[in-house]
Amino acid sequence: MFWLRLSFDLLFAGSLGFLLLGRVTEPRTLWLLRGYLLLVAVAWLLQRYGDLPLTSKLMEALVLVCGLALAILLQGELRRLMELLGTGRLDVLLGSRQTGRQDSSTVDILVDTVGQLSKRRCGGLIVLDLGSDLRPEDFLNPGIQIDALLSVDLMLNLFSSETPLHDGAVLLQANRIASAGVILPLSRQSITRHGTRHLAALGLTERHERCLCVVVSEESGTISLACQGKFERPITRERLRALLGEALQLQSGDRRKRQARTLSKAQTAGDLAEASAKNRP
Ligand SMILES: Nc1ncnc2c1ncn2[C@@H]1O[C@H](COP(=O)(O)OP(=O)(O)OP(=O)(O)O)[C@@H](O)[C@H]1O
Repeated sequence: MFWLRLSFDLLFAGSLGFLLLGRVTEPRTLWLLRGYLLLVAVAWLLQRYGDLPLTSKLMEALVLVCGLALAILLQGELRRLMELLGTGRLDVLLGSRQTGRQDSSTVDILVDTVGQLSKRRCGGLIVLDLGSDLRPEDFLNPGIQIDALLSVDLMLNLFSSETPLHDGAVLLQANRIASAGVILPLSRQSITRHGTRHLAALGLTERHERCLCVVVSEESGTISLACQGKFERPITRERLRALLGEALQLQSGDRRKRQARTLSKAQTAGDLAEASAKNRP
């Protein structure tokens, strides 16, 4: 009976660990979690089988302190996990739900739109849903539903300052303009470094790893791409096309790991310097 219970215990704990680690895409977070799970396992073994009360107590304290540190470091991810549990979105937790797929025509239209917005110094914020679990309640205001075929003219019209929907973001899902005037949750990253349009792009991509945000600054015409709460900016149209093309390819196969790799590669000083030189008006 004891062995049966122990096997079940190990099986359930292993599955939980596998589920948790399988959902993490960022390498550093993965290392942190692996290290923490290893500590927990050692502490459990010591407590259960090692007759070493003082060492066990020390390990217990270490696990507690590391748990607190992790909770502080991963507060965004933990918040998202609790939101998903609270709203019953278990399919998302298991990684099965995928809507909003895009194809390469979306990239062409998007790059064209962004190029024109940048030239005209017209501010813009575009959310590209690559198959996430976005729901209206994920936004501060879901805006106005449009559900129209994606086109450059319509996009330029939506961002034109004379139109009522120009404030907020345009949401693209499944090659269509899903809605406009969407107000995104803001990031808590430094407000002194970014204005609210840029903070909104960071805020959404911090919470939804399968969303990208393209921002055009009204002030400078600069193009930025936000992914997983990080910016690559300033970038040229060509760079944007390459990054979006890569992101679309990642929709099939092992998307998330390669996406993180692409964007981290893109953050090399050389790339940024080259992009900023080309993008300078
Ligand atoms: N939470 C939000 N969600 C979507 N759009 C937002 C949000 N907050 C602000 N915006 C958009 O950003 C505009 C204000 O941009 P602001 O100048 O504050 O930011 P910025 O990042 O400095 O952008 P820019 O470089 O274009 O000036 C608003 O008019 C609105 O259209």
